[in-house]
Amino acid sequence: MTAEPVVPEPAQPAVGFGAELLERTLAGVSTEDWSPVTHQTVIPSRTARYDDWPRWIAPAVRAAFADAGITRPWAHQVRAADAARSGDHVIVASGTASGKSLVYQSAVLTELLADPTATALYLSPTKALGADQIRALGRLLAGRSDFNHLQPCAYDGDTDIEIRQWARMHSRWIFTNPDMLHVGILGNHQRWRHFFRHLKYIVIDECHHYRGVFGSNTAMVLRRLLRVARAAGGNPIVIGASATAGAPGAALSRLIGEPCTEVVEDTSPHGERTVALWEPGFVPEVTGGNGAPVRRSAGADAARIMADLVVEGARTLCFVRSRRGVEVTARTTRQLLADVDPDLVDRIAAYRAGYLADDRRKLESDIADGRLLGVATTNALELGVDISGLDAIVVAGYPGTVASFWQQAGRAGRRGAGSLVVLVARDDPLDTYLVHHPDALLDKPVEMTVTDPANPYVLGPHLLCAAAELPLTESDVEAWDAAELVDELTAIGHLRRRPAGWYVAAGLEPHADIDIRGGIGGQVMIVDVTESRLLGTVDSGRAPSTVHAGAVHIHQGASYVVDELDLDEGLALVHPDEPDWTTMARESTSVDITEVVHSNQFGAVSVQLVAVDVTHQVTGYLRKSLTGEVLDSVELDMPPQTLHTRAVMYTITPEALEEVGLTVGRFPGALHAAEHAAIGLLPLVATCDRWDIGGLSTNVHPDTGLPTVFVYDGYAGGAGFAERGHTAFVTWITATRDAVLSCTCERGCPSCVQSPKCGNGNEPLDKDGALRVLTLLLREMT
Ligand SMILES: Nc1ncnc2c1ncn2[C@@H]1O[C@H](COP(=O)(O)OP(=O)(O)OP(=O)(O)O)[C@@H](O)[C@H]1O
Repeated sequence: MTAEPVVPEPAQPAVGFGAELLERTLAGVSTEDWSPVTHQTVIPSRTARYDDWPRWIAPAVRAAFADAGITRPWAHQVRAADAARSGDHVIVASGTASGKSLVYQSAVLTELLADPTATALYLSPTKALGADQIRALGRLLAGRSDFNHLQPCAYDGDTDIEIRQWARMHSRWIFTNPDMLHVGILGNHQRWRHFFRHLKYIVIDECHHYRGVFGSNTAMVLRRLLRVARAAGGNPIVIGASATAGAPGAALSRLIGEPCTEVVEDTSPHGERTVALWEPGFVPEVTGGNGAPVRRSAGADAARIMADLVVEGARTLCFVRSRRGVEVTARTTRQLLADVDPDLVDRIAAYRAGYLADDRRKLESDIADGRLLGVATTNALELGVDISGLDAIVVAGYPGTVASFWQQAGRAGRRGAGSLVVLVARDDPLDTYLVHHPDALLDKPVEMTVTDPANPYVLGPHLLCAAAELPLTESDVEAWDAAELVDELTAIGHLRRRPAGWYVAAGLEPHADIDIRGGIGGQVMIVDVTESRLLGTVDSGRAPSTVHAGAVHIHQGASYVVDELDLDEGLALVHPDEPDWTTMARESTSVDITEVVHSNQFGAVSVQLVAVDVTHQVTGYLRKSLTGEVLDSVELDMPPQTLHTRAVMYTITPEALEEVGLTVGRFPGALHAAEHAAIGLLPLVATCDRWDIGGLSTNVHPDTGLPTVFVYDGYAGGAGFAERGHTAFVTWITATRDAVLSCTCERGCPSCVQSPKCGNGNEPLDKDGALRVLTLLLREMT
């Protein structure tokens, strides 16, 4: 097959449309000498490169594509589908809407037609994406009797029990997620024997989403899946799909533990895209903690931008970082529109995980058919949900990875028309850095995902599950590099050695003990006591700081106050209330070093990777007015929680600190501020966000006897983030120093050294001291 020369696409209907939208949004906001836009660029449109259909694709499959308007495949689709067909594990890593579905649909559907016993498994990180892919498949196959016997079916937490049973017996293409695959399918794999024996393809969609502890857990689930399928007589090929990512082949290989081919070129067309970086202005005459100037929040500016865009008739998605931020942004947009055009108020909605399944499905179809014009969403809508025809994307707060940013941005302009993408910076060091260093965002290759399946806290529980599924053999143990851990588990009686291999001890039910998403022990249900209604859930590790008694909780635009948190029962009881304040937990934290993994001395500075025990206790909370002023502080009596994890740390001698002009009295503020800024910038070198990591700084740490700063992974056993910080220490600290240095505030603000999740209410902080600490570190190390 020969790839054709470039075929020009039809003329773009709306060149300059994105820039026009931006101009209208700026009208009334910017003045002659000030604009919130720090950078603006146009990504030109790209034309498609086509190839011929491979001969092996079944005519019925080709006909289905043709009816869907796909007359010829793009070149990268053919390359990837050919690789899978020839028996290689393959990953296709290309932009949003570059037709990755066609790659696996062509291979899977052809195989399911050719072999009436063949089966396939599709895996996505979210239920919403799985549901969307089934709908897309349904549309593709509608009215085609050739495919009647496929019965594609979802098998996830939203699937009714009777349908699950039916799916297991009749469906030849199951759509699930790693959580359900782990507990519902592998945990009952004997019932799935027939399915596994005939399993031909495993599709892993949105591979770049499997990072950190979730990625490491998924990697172990996938290795268990391949092992169980092969033991049943199957020999599945893995087809991965990912947003453009650094080294995707290596990433998929790490996920499945086997080599694979990568296809990274993108030959699909896209329309012109205007990208703007936006830094909200200061709120006049308002000061925050320590007298710092206060910027308008990213959510407030994003709501204003979305309202302006919707008034212009632009279909807009606004990505917001937190579930709570989504609710607030949707509500603010509605309020703004109520004054301008009340008819538009009902065309705005919020979308996020944690809603009940039916509500989510309804919202998805309302967005797809344009009934909704503006939607604030968490990244639950970032992944693959095929929503087309959007004119504008507002990203409120850098989403933490370059891959996510482009994935969100790629939702715009799917119809080939011009479109607008606006990144609104949050008042935070990383966001501020990026809107002033656009090349670090717009010209940067996408990060490698960080996963660490060898983390003993991840691997150990999966070894028990694997042994419960089938006895563990010597070769399994070798392949997973688990000899030491297997010995430990055997010594404590969790595994038993028999001639056929290792078995799990009687009475253990290891599947129930793993939370694939990395929480430390399940979910807390949030219940409205006035109606006995389940509103949603929150990870129990985060519950003490988010749904403690007195906390304000927002759901679907409505506000609630928590009456009681019962961690033993996994229940947070709330009632509807609209107080004029928000709440922020205060915590005390201590860190004990349990093992030094790496240590390097550079003059007065040591930099180390260490295993630590971090003990947290929520001691109370601050109530803050809606403008950010602290109203009062309330005490709480909550149990301490200990996390065994990894940290990157540094120590500095007191003499060196004094030599750069810091008196002993300034050490705490300087180290604390340097720690906050460094936490804010770690996502630049590791694929995490600041909520995945924590920190502690101290004048004298009992284990080192020196001024010490720790930045630790917020997950048991570590997730690989601290390790990345250790490896890329100089790059990380250089960016941190630059961010603090270039911030125009006088004494520290949220754009540089204040932290939104500081358990000490951002006290004490010494910005100038932090600069001295960071400069000293770099001086000693370079
Ligand atoms: N060769 C092609 N020619 C024309 N249109 C195509 C072709 N291949 C796919 N499409 C269309 O492009 C759109 C996007 O395809 P698809 O959803 O598979 O992209 P994707 O890469 O999986 O996107 P995402 O990043 O959202 O996962 C669909 O509407 C699909 O019908």
